[in-house]
Amino acid sequence: MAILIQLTQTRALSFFVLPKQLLSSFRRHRVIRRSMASDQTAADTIQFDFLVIGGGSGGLAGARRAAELGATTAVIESHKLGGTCVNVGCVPKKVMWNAAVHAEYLHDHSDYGFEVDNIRFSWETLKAKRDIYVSHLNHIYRNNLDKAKIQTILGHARFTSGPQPTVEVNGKKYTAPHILIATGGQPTVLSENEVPGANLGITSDGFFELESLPKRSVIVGAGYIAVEMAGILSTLGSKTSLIIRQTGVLRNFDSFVSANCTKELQNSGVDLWRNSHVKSVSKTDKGLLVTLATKDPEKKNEEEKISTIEEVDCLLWAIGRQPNTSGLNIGEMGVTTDDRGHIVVDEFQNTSRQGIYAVGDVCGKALLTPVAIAAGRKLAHRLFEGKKDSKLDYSSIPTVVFSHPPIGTVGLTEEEAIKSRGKENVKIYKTSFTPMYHAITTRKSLCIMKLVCVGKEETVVGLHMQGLGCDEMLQGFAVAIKMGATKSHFDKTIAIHPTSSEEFVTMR
Ligand SMILES: Cc1cc2nc3c(=O)[nH]c(=O)nc-3n(C[C@H](O)[C@H](O)[C@H](O)COP(=O)(O)OP(=O)(O)OC[C@H]3O[C@@H](n4cnc5c(N)ncnc54)[C@H](O)[C@@H]3O)c2cc1C
Ligand SMILES: NC(=O)c1ccc[n+]([C@@H]2O[C@H](COP(=O)([O-])OP(=O)(O)OC[C@H]3O[C@@H](n4cnc5c(N)ncnc54)[C@H](OP(=O)(O)O)[C@@H]3O)[C@@H](O)[C@H]2O)c1
Ligand SMILES: N[C@@H](CCC(=O)N[C@@H](CS)C(=O)NCC(=O)O)C(=O)O
Repeated sequence: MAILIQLTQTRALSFFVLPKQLLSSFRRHRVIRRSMASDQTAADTIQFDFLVIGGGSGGLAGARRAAELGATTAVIESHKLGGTCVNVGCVPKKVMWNAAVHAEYLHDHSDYGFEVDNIRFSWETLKAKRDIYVSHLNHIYRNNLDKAKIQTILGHARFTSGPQPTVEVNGKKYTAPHILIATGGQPTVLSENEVPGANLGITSDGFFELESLPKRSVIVGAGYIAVEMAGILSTLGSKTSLIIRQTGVLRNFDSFVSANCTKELQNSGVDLWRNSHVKSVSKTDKGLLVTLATKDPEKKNEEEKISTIEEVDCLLWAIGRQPNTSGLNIGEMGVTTDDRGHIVVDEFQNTSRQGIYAVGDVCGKALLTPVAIAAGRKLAHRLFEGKKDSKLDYSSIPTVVFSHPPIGTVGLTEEEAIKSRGKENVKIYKTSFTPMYHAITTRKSLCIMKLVCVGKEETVVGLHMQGLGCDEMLQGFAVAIKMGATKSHFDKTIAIHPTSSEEFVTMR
């Protein structure tokens, strides 16, 4: 006999069959869970096996896996289930990026023989449909918790003082032998002292509230969010300026990618201000007036050049994120944080206080949804399945920047490989070409690819690319790299023609 469990996921409904031997343990756990979750201790503190603070990617994934393994579990969420990714991150961003890709391809329609006169774009329609999709996901996540018999507690969690770690939400107290902090982060904002008028700007959270396409946008920052949002706004038709402190964007990426992405932003019409920072922002009757200072650090004796950008209707700060730790009262619990407020954890996600763990953005390492999810699940297996070695391997994490065209990268950059292995042990293969998609289009974009190999075997330790389709190309290569693929494995693989990815297996 077998039971069919239905898991509602965001992209598809997936089914799996639970074998007979697991079925009895599954039923037993459900019964224990119901009785324990309703238990109140003498001190009126509600007791669980696992208490999760934060219903975002890491918290939800950890809670669901723990519940599957039989733990009585509760998730505390102060805002919206799904966290950053679902509400103000990956999901609505990808919808906007998809829209921008449509806009890009419109330029190529006539080259491919399509008449495309009188095409109109409605930001309002796009936003309305995107918001409906996001609320649908909020409901799915709530249903998933209910189905897994995980208690959802809505409200802001705060640790109370006392010997036993206890969390207070709306005047009620909750405790567990295992408490997970997965409270994520929020956009960094500058103070009025740092930049007068800074609060006239918005952050990525505000981007998702925009009711219409800004005519004139200014974005400050040089990381993932600045690059993605500059690309989306510019491609959809907003005149966009990007203000960066140094000479290129994505400086932590391989220099090949960083340089190419900086060039592609300019090619696609983004007005790039290098070596610049915002001095002040003020309101005029025509919008915002952004005052900038520019100074080339190489020219030490030159004065700062002051410029202004006028009639700005969207100033967006994308200068990093900070952890949501300040309201938790974790200092009193003996949970150590670093100088930026991130929770310090060991490789098993243990904090400095026994029984309290942390995963995801709040730890400040690899701020990506799949990382938070994987860390939450690994922890659940360690705590509730007795897998004492269960921990996340943070090496070779693949990541995509949804720029135009997209970037895919995994493993060591050339610079990191040389630093750690020595120049003589590093071999680089690289290529750049115009993808065949552009064979008959007036608009062009480049595809660049690099393999970073080390040692006599030429083990591939890094793979970096930017070009059409690179977003969907990366995952498979990341598997190969995790398996220890060498350049000769790449060479032995027959190419798929005509694609861009075939260039990775024919590089010389
Ligand atoms: C604009 C943008 C685009 C992004 N795009 C991508 C992408 O394409 N791919 C990718 O992999 N990653 C992307 N990310 C990063 C990704 O969203 C995060 O890495 C991920 O959401 C982190 O998950 P988390 O569980 O650590 O935190 P979160 O998802 O932020 O969840 C934390 C939750 O805790 C709640 N909370 C906080 N404090 C408390 C409290 N005291 N009590 C109760 N609840 C509390 C919050 O309300 C929130 O719901 C993007 C991020 C942004 C901002
Ligand atoms: N596609 C994805 O997976 C995706 C998408 C979005 C976000 N995310 C995640 O979310 C994280 C946060 O994104 P983010 O773009 O906010 O941060 P980020 O990637 O860390 O980049 C922020 C950049 O802004 C610049 N900066 C910092 N302070 C500044 C200041 N005061 N003035 C001007 N520029 C300043 C810095 O670049 P310089 O030092 O070069 O000036 C810094 O690297 C990312 O690191 C990523 O992990 C992922
Ligand atoms: N494919 C993913 C699930 C999809 C996903 O990443 N969903 C995001 C939000 S759209 C998330 O935060 N999921 C938390 C969860 O699935 O528990 C997985 O099973 O690991």
